[in-house]
Amino acid sequence: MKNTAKLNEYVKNHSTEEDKVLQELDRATHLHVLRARMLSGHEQGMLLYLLVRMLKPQRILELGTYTGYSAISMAKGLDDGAKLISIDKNDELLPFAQEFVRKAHLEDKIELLSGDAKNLIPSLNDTFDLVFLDAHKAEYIDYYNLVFDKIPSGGFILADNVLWDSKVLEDTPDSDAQTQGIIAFNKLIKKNNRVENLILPIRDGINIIRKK
Ligand SMILES: C[S@@+](CC[C@H](N)C(=O)[O-])C[C@H]1O[C@@H](n2cnc3c(N)ncnc32)[C@H](O)[C@@H]1O
Repeated sequence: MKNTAKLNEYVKNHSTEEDKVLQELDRATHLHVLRARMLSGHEQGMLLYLLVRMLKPQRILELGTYTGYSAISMAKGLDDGAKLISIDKNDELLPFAQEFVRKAHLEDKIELLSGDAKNLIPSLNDTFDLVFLDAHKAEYIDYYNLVFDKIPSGGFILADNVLWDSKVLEDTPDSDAQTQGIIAFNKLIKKNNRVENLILPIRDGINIIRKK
């Protein structure tokens, strides 16, 4: 695309500004937490928020809370009475994420669970209209298989980082486990006729998957 930098600036200047609490969360994550580039950020957070406003899910499941940016972005869009459960296995991040959930006044909408998603998902009794996959890339197929029966027909999975810094183009036997995991996941979705999907090339790629 021509003028990519200018167009990105134009898009930014003609889209809704980042919420103040999310701005503070982004800054605090970059100052105090390792691997801050994992945070979704404004463009993706806004997309998640708007998708929640469109789809009006009653229950959202997020795998990979990190410092809470995507959880807060999605929960901001939920109707009264609707809820989001977010799981992360790094319990050191829990107090940090919890503080920002409080600052965003979303304690009644967000439940943060600490533990390995692969162990916790089977114990969740709810069904989920929307599932956001954003934990370990080598485990996407495991998460997908564990959540599939908990999603009603017409429900959605959003899988983040499915272009994996363009490494999906390097489909070689010695690519690392996360790259192989993403490549295998995208192939599985493409050939699974129980879903329909589109990979949106926003940020690191989001696979939008609808269960038929
Ligand atoms: C990319 S970050 C999530 C970013 C977050 N969704 C955001 O937008 O700010 C991935 C997170 O997944 C967590 N994680 C990795 N494997 C996991 C697993 N098996 N179960 C639960 N959490 C896991 C990591 O601890 C890390 O915090």
